[in-house]
Amino acid sequence: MSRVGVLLLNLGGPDKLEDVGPFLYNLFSDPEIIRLPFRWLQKPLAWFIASRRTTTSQANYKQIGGGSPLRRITEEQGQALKQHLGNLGQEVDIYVGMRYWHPYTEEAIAQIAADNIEHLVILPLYPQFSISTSGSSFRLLEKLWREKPELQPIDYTVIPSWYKEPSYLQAMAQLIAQELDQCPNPDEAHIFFSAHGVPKSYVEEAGDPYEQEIEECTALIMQTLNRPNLYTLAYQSRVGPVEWLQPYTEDALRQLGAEGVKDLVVVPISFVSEHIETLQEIDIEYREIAEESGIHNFRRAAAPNTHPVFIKALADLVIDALNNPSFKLSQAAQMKKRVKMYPQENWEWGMTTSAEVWNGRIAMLGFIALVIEIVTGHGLLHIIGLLQ
Ligand SMILES: C=CC1=C(C)c2cc3[nH]c(cc4nc(cc5[nH]c(cc1n2)c(C)c5CCC(=O)O)C(CCC(=O)O)=C4C)c(C)c3C=C
Ligand SMILES: [Fe+2]
Ligand SMILES: [Fe+2]
Repeated sequence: MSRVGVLLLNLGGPDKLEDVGPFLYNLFSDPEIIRLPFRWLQKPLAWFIASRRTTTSQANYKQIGGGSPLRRITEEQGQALKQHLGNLGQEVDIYVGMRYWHPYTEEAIAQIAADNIEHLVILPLYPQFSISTSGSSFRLLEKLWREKPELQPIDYTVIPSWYKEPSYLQAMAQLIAQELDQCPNPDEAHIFFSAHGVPKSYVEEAGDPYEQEIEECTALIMQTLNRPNLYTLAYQSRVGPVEWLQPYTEDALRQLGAEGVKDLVVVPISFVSEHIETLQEIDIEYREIAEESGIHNFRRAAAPNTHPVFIKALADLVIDALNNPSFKLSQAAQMKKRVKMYPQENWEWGMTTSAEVWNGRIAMLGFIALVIEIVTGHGLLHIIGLLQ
């Protein structure tokens, strides 16, 4: 029998407080996260932003027990998936490949090659595609495939995004219903989908399908839930001074509070595991904003984690991928015609809004600001909020 592997992709998170700085450095070094017209500026700027953000970020990780639970939960999801597939008669080896922390994607790939895996399903643990998440991991895998001859014999297939998967929608609907049913008038509670944000330019200029997939996913979950509740979609976790997808979660919460909403069920929609942005940002920061705005009953639907219906969704995706013609990394990375991944010959966007000339100007400004801040400890980037 041929050896089948499933590679679960995720972002990764610091296991302990000392890891926060190097984890942030890895994240900000990724051109799919911060786009600059000069590659030589990437690493110094990554180091600079990471070192300025480390203290704030560490304080947040401290509030959730001193590290990210992402690795543990992803490994548990892998174990549950292996067992579910085994019960269906499909033996698989599971590998976890994180983008910015251990176990790194490179480590997972080395193990896959060493284990002589013949068929591989590449499954990002992001239901919706974004250049900054699945796209970045696919880009890295594409590079590894180009560089490593030992990977050539592996017959792989990629699942680019899977937010329409019926069992995923069922799992989300069940998790939401559980919270609604704890409210005094379940049909009157407001459902608040909080998606992870991305800079608006990713969508408008680079053609990231993320916003459209999030909107469609929200509508499908509401359809599956089949309840009369009103709902809102907003975007959380903005970093830096440029415009991100709107409305921002904090503004939408204040607006709902002003409109008299008292019972709210928040649904994290871009994540399938608990992590800092659910446990700290939603449960602590956004709860505080909501309560200040008059929303007294603030509840949150749990992330799917190892919910059995969610694990069934992952298993269904793997079985389908093994049965259907393979989808290659190059196709996944350039799924939509307009999607621009970095590096590209004529890419036009970055932390700015449009043409290359503006990228050049802003980068130059950024560089000057960087030098000023290194020398003085104060400066433009700090003032405009890029560095916290
Ligand atoms: C600066 C730009 C960022 C973009 C764009 C972005 C997109 C994005 N991220 C996730 C999911 C996760 N992000 C996580 C951590 C994290 N992300 C950013 C920045 C961007 N993310 C930072 C700076 C951090 C570190 C935490 C912090 O300091 O705020 C994580 C890991 C969380 C953990 O448990 O450690 C996840 C997961 C999505 C889904 C997304 C776009 C769709
Ligand atoms: Fe993020
Ligand atoms: Fe974030």
